[in-house]
Amino acid sequence: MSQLIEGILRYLSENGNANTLSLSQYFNEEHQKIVGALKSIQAHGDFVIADPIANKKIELTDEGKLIAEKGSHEANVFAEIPDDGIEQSKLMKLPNAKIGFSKAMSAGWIQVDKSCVPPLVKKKVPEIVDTVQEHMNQIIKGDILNISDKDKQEYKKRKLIQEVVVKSFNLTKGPDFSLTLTKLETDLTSDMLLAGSWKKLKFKDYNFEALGAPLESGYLHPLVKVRSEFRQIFLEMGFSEMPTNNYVENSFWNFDALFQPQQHPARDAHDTFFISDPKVSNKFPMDYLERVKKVHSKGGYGSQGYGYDWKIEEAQKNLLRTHTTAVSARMLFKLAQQKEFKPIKLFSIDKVFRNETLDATHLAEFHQVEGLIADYNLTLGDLIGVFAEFFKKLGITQLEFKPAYNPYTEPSMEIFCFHPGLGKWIEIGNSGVFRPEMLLPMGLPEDVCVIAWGLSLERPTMIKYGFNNIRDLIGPKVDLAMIQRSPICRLNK
Ligand SMILES: N[C@@H](Cc1ccccc1)C(=O)O
Repeated sequence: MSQLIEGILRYLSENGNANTLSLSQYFNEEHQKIVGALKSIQAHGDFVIADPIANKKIELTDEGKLIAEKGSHEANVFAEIPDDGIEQSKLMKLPNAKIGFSKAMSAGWIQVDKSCVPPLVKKKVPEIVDTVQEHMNQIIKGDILNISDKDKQEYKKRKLIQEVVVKSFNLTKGPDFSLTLTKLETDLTSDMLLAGSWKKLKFKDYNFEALGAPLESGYLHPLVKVRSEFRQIFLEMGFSEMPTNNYVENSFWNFDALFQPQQHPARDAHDTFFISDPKVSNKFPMDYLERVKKVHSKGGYGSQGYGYDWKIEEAQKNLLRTHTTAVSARMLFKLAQQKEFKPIKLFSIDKVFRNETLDATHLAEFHQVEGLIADYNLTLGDLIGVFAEFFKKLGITQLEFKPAYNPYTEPSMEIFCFHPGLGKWIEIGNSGVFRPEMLLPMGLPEDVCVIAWGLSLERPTMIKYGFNNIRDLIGPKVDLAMIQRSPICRLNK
């Protein structure tokens, strides 16, 4: 670069003026490099005056370049014809024969002899001059003075040439002109200030166009991003959000209200985290609690119940909620206490806790996405219909269901979706119609049905962001840079 800079300055000093395009030919360097050197010179002060000018230039297209090298299509057609002629169909096998044939015909180079069967294409003149090829080669050299405007028009029409605008600079000496550039200072030091040398030194200009260092800012975790996607879908579908701000729940709302018998293995410390302090809850709606006790132990509402000795002590035990269905139970009970039943659609997305064996896909805490619709006479068909709409909004259109079992739903279905990226069916959730043994003790009208479903938030997030190990997504081993790298939007496969 510094050689080029000196060269340009020397050229200017000897010739008084220059144009960057001719300098590019003179130094046999790309024009872009000459312009780069000019910018460096300008950064050092008013060494040169550069006036920008725009020149139109003719350039060959790829087809034009091919002709420059191999000859025009019409010349190639001509060259292919033997003295005693050739069948037209054979001639037409040449590349670009169609255009070549018609141009050679109109140039009067060839003719079709129809007296032969089949007719033959024959030469009409002994030899030709391939002016098109000559012109193409002249254009490459920039020597276009003897190409007529009519020919240029024709080449443009044939898409052999194109006009481009080339920006260049006319250079003349500036007020600070000299043959060498002084080094510009970039820092003002205390030494310069003390010695006063700063007065004589030249400082580099600020570059206000320079991109600054990227700003430090917060980044959203992938789980948060997928959560807001789910939330948006629920809101679009007219659902309201349930208050889920209680990680600590008691067994009554987490299990008993959901008709989950007290001996159920999920209620074991192997599966559930129980709280030691405070160990128990004491405030319950007692008449409802009595009805729950009755439906478990003796039955009712058309059910036989489980026929065991239901104990309040078991229901009082505090725990970290194992599902947000505990919140759904609280909300449905509240709904049943209103004077008049009104259909409702509710959702929540929040943390739940299970005493799981930790592995690549399981953690002891995860997020549950829960939805429910309470209305008159809902059926399994409604549930499937809601899923179709809900998952379509997530870009999932292939769904399948498998009968399942939950103590609180009947019928129950596991939800599977086909994942085209992974090429297989994967389980994404669990669902069902809440049992009368759960809803009627709450006091909901008999003909009200509640359809509900639950998904994990982590699973779809891992699929969308391509994580195989849940510990890379959440928990103490997470690489913080992963959060910065995670795109704001993804293209779903
Ligand atoms: N609570 C269930 C999900 C679910 C919610 C509502 C109805 C049916 C199932 C679970 O934890 O897997």
